[in-house]
Amino acid sequence: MNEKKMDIAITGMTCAACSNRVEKGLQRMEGVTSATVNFATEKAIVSFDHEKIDVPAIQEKIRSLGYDVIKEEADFQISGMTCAACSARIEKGLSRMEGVHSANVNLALETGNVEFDPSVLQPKDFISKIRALGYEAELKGDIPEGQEDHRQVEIRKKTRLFYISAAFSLPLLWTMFSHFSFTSWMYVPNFLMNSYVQWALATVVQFGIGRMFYKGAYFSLRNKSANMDVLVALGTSAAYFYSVYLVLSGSAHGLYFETSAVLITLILLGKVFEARAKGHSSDAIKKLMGLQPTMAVLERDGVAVDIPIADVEVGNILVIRPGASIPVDAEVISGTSAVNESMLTGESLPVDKTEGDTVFAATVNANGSLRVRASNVGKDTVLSNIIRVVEQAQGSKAPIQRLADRISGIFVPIVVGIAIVTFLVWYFVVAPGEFAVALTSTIAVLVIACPCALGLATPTSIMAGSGRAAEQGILFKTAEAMENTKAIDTVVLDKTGTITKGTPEVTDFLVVTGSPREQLIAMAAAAESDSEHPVAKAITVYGLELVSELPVVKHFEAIPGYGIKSVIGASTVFMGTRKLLANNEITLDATISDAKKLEIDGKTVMYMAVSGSHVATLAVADTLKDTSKQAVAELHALGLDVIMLTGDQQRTAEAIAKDAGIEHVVAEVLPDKKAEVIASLQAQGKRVAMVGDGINDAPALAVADIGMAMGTGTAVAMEAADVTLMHGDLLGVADTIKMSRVTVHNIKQNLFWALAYNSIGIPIAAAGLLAPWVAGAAMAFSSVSVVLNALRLQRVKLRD
Ligand SMILES: Nc1ncnc2c1ncn2[C@@H]1O[C@H](COP(=O)(O)OP(=O)(O)OP(=O)(O)O)[C@@H](O)[C@H]1O
Ligand SMILES: [Cu+]
Ligand SMILES: [Mg+2]
Repeated sequence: MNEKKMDIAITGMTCAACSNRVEKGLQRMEGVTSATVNFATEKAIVSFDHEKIDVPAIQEKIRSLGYDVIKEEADFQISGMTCAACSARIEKGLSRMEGVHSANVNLALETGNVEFDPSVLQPKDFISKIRALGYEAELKGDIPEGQEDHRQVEIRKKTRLFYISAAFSLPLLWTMFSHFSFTSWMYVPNFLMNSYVQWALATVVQFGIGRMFYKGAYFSLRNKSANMDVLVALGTSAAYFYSVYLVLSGSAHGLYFETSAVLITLILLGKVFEARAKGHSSDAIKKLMGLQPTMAVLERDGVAVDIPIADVEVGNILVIRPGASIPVDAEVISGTSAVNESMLTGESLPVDKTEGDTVFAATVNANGSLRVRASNVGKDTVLSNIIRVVEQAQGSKAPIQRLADRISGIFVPIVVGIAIVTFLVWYFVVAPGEFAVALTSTIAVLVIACPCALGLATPTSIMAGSGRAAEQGILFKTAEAMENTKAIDTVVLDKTGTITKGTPEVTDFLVVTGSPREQLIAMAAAAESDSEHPVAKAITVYGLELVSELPVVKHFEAIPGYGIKSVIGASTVFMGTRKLLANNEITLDATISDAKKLEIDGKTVMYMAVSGSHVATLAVADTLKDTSKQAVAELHALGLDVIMLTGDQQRTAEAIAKDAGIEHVVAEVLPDKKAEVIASLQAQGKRVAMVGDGINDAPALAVADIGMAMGTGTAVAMEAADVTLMHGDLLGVADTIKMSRVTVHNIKQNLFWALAYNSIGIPIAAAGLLAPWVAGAAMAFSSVSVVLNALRLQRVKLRD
């Protein structure tokens, strides 16, 4: 297949209707296999057959619909980077190109992402640029499946190089025994002591294996920057060429061939360990990807046939056998069973499924058998979305990383300066004329000062942490969200659907004496049948229990924050708050307007008016989610302020808040004012997390420092949020904050050790107390220890 995937950023969309239009328009184009347009991110993700259609045609289509394409994104896989100086350099090189909006290079993931103006540039321009900088790059979408594991190839290559390097270095290491008095009794074959043999062995390592360091150093210097390759090349070359000089001038003693060879070998060993450990930091994603079964059972003409999952189409009827993994997102059409959804939500209790329920790809069916109709396949499944979000988060940059990048960018030139000073001080002051002594200290300084651990510190923690969070049903959209969640001090919770289940039931339906109660209930149910609001559903369900057929609604209008207006037959029906009636100049009937008692019980009270007179008062009750109370207590225990934010009446809200253990309530807030409440809290200096599930929460989620959406809620809320809680329960809020705290703590540990290692190591090396090979081992160890520390995040347990 010649399918290509492309992200296209679009401007000018003002609402979800716009994005729908663009989506439809793109989907109808010949050659486009799928298109999704996201209003919140202002992005279209388009898959297309690039033999049938090209990118300019797609852009032209978007423009013809009245919107503008500003920039495109391209993702690269980059290999050959050794430290943060490399990634910083590529980033700089790319962002200086004309037409580039932004460039991001991730050292740990070995990926690059560029936002650019497609009228000026093409993805292949970036590849040539990256190659010119001395690295290898591939456009991500172009990598054939199965080859994705470039990392494994890289590890194998490095391991092989290490073995070769070790084979040539070990004989040289052996000769070291003759240097020290306490090991001089050991046998060392005579020919190994021959300086020409040593020279030969060292040459293989220096130029055969060490070529990669020279190459890296060359490209780095040519681009007027310096990375770890420069340090390694300088250090090992100094030892090597000094020894060559000694041999040529006839000396067979005091050679330093083993120093250069052993250094290169040790650095390689460090790289092997580092590459392996780094490979593990994306384990969580790999695990998720591996969960989807490869085959599905399709029901065709009443016969069950096995087909590859790629052939499943939306609308196909599939059979899910007991114990099987579910292949795609689907709606149950018959059968009942329990399904384990822990891989998506982190919740370990199986969820019961019957007709009408949705099941998700990669979840596991328990005992029953289900017949389902495929609703989302391929890249559209919830699983694919989770993977995409986690990958995006892992590829983004935490603010704290910019600091580390800046430090490592200026590190190398400074270190070279320190090394020169070290040499001069030793050679002219401490041990005048002792070239060898001065040289060893200088080499040790060059090697120990390598900032490779510093560059790995942040991204490896972010990768391991966000992967672990995803396993527990917490999806961070960006590394920035992961870092910033930690600083939250106030949590604002939406009421309906967030603290409560969001599935209210009608408890009271009081009518004016003498009016036909049943008929009014039927009217109310009909009037609400077009509304998406949870209370509307409750009223419709309540009505349908009583009568089988509802009157026809001629006209329907939702009045957000107040209620609805419907036209049934010749009458206009208003249903909603006391204010709604007041706004329409309808006076309340005194016999049924005393709502106080109902509200104190935590019930939501609504008023119904038909043809201008108040005829009924009804109440619905929603119950707390089972975990809400405990969750609020946990948030308090974490030292956070908890506030309930709702459009409901003050008294009702207070009653529910009391049940949940929340002391602050902001009630009767119109949907479009929720964001203002958040902003005013921020103006008081609070760092606010908003938790919500509804469309009306989306602006507040976007304004909040951290927006958290319930995975059970609306897609709009999830798009606006920084974090999605897949499980849809409030315990996830405390978990998210804890996860952020441990991750940031882990990053700080890493940065501390990386910096401490350099700043303690340099003076020790300058003082001549560190043999160069020990410095090499220490450097390798520092990178590996940083990665291993980050991997500890994969075992973080947030609750028992
Ligand atoms: N479809 C409807 N039918 C009747 N009343 C409605 C309807 N929609 C809203 N209302 C009334 O307007 C009030 C405010 O609604 P809004 O959607 O702003 O908040 P909410 O759902 O009560 O609470 P939350 O903000 O916690 O989600 C509701 O409490 C209800 O009394
Ligand atoms: Cu290094
Ligand atoms: Mg709500």
